[in-house]
Amino acid sequence: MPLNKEIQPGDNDELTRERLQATFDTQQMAAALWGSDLARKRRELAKKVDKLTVLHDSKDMSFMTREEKLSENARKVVQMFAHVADIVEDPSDDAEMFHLSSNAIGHEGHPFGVHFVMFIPALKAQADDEQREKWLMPALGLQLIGTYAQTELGHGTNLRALETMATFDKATDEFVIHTPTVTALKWWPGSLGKSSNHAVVSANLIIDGKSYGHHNFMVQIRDENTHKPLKGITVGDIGPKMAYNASDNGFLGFDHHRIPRRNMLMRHAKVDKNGVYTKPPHAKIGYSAMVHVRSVMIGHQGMFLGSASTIAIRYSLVRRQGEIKEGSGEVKILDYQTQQHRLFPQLARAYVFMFAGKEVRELYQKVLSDMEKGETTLLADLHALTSGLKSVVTHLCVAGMEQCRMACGGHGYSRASGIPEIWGVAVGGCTYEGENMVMLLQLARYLMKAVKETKKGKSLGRLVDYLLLPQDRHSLIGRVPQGEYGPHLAAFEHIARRQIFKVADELTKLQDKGMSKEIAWQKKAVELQRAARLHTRFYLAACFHRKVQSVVDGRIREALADLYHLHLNYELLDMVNYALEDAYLKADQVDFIREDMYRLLETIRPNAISLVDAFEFSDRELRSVLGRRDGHVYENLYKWAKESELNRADVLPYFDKYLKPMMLAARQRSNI
Ligand SMILES: CCCCC/C=C\C/C=C\C/C=C\C/C=C\C/C=C\CCC(=O)SCCNC(=O)CCNC(=O)[C@H](O)C(C)(C)COP(=O)(O)OP(=O)(O)OC[C@H]1O[C@@H](n2cnc3c(N)ncnc32)[C@H](O)[C@@H]1OP(=O)(O)O
Ligand SMILES: Cc1cc2nc3c(=O)[nH]c(=O)nc-3n(C[C@H](O)[C@H](O)[C@H](O)COP(=O)(O)OP(=O)(O)OC[C@H]3O[C@@H](n4cnc5c(N)ncnc54)[C@H](O)[C@@H]3O)c2cc1C
Repeated sequence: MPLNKEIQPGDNDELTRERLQATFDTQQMAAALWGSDLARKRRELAKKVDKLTVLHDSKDMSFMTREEKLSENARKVVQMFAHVADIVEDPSDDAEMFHLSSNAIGHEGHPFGVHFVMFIPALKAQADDEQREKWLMPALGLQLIGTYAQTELGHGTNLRALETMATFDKATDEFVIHTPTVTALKWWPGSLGKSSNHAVVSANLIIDGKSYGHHNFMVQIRDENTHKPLKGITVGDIGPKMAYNASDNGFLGFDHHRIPRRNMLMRHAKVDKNGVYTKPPHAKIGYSAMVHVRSVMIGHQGMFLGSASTIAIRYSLVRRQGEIKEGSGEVKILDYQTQQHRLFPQLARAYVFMFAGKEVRELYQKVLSDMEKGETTLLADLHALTSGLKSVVTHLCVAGMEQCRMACGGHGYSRASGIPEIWGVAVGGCTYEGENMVMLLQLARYLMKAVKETKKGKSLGRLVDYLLLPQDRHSLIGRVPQGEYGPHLAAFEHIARRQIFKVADELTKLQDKGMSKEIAWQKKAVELQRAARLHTRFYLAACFHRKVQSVVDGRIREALADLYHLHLNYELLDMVNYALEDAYLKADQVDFIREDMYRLLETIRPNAISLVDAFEFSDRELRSVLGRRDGHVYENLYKWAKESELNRADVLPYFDKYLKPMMLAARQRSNI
């Protein structure tokens, strides 16, 4: 019985031979990646989507206009909900729904994108019981379409500078929502432009002339039947973007638009009919929808990188180019060491990002249930962790996907590869839900507070316990038997701790010289974001370690350990300058790490296809000609190209309109 369950009759023989080399069972590896229950659900839902032709793309999205894309995905999302009970086991399970949507719709967006990822989470966390009854139930029942309208044309990061106003009118028991300037226009919210009829809107709460900062309000923006904007509301699409063009990200303005007082989300902060304001238990509790998205992004980004790795690795086993030994025939491009070095570390990252995504979701669920009881102690830890992971993971994902694209040569540049679209969606993640640099600085704030606690002999939280441990002066890498690579992990810890304390000391020195805290922070901001990155990379490596240790099946653990060890070597080399600065690592140890990394590339090579097959992306979900499971790439590339709208006629009108007259005139001139 082959251990790679992807083998099927009619497959490209090259890939079958590769798959027969697997040292582990791919379905068991899929269970380690997704969790066994979700892996099974993904497999089953993919089969059902395959059979339901109403959920299939009517043509490749690459050949569609934006309006066609919006219409196509609106059609598919409606069909998806119509059949949801037959396809998934639990429609209230976000993870299962995400995978259904990934198979049936893809990642270019659809009218319910922000509805499920932010609008509903905002209502769940911030609406009181009566408000949940009024909006959450209809939202879950698809009676309305919502978005999350926070960012403005003038401000996205600095939420304290948002200009939209919600002024309380005691006489009518209403809020007056108003956009005072062009920069106050809401700008960017997903599905706002043409699809949504409701929005959770962030606006400054003003009572009796006093501002209480921005709060969230439920605003109906379009008529439920005609879909026309309501009086006092201007709304539209912001235009085409790098990618994600089946989403109508929009703008929104209010001209003294009135809403009932009870449309402010009042689970935590409240305003009564006399205009008396009650503070929330935590100042940032209203930011919970953002924390939610940051927490789901980690695993999703891992999945995007997993998709790109699958495409590039499968293609690298079909593509032959050049000879290693003269006269012995062209080799598969994955047999080049450079190709392995380009791709396997990306594969390892995809794995660890998915593991980290699972851990962070568990912490989010805990914080959410604590918040339900008014308990907010872990919110700061969660904010710090999600801020760092969101930034590091999105950044490494897009860098990794770019390697995957280049590893596919010219065909990687074609949209047929599928990589440009996933890359375009993933790179948006560096910006949305908190610009990466800004979020790293949020984590840095937490780390600097942690240093202060450490100096008192205390720990700020579990994530920074390691700051209490003493620094070793020299690494043991290559000096003791490798075992479970303990000295490698210790090096991540050492590098992070050293940078965190170094920048904390530098800040103190600047302040001791009389510099204000804020200016000192600016002088050290680049070093601070480095500290945040290093802390997060240590967290990721430690997370990989926890995962490998938790696996019971010996073959799975061994294959995962190879990836983990590769990850440790590759990432350490990527940040080796930090370990050389204080001579923690010596030159011979760096060589040792390199040689071990090259050894691991060779060890991983026979399992490469099975490691990507274990993601179990269906061809429908992958939407890639290069990454096809059966490996029949060339004939399908040709078929795909023939679908191009430019091939609808042998001669297109622009030839007769522009080129032909120009050439005729040129010929005539040369005949004169
Ligand atoms: C059909 C079915 C499908 C089902 C689908 C299921 C899933 C799908 C999932 C995903 C889909 C995939 C792709 C999605 C595609 C598109 C994207 C979707 C959504 C994107 C939406 C957005 O972008 S919404 C807008 C997001 N905006 C931001 O993130 C703004 C960033 N800015 C901020 O967060 C803040 O302004 C700030 C944190 C930078 C600063 O805030 P400020 O209030 O000024 O606070 P400070 O003074 O700096 O700090 C004070 C203090 O507060 C702490 N703090 C800050 N934030 C938080 C927080 N969130 N929680 C806890 N604590 C916080 C901060 O650390 C300080 O603490 P100390 O004083 O102790 O240091
Ligand atoms: C695809 C996509 C979907 C989106 N969806 C939504 C949505 O559904 N709802 C919504 O409300 N918004 C949405 N947004 C908006 C998004 O959340 C913001 O664009 C994002 O938070 C960044 O804010 P900004 O655009 O104001 O960037 P800016 O803050 O202007 O950033 C520009 C540069 O300034 C730097 N910078 C800014 N502040 C600081 C600082 N304090 N310290 C150091 N550097 C700083 C940044 O690092 C960056 O380099 C979406 C954006 C995108 C791209």
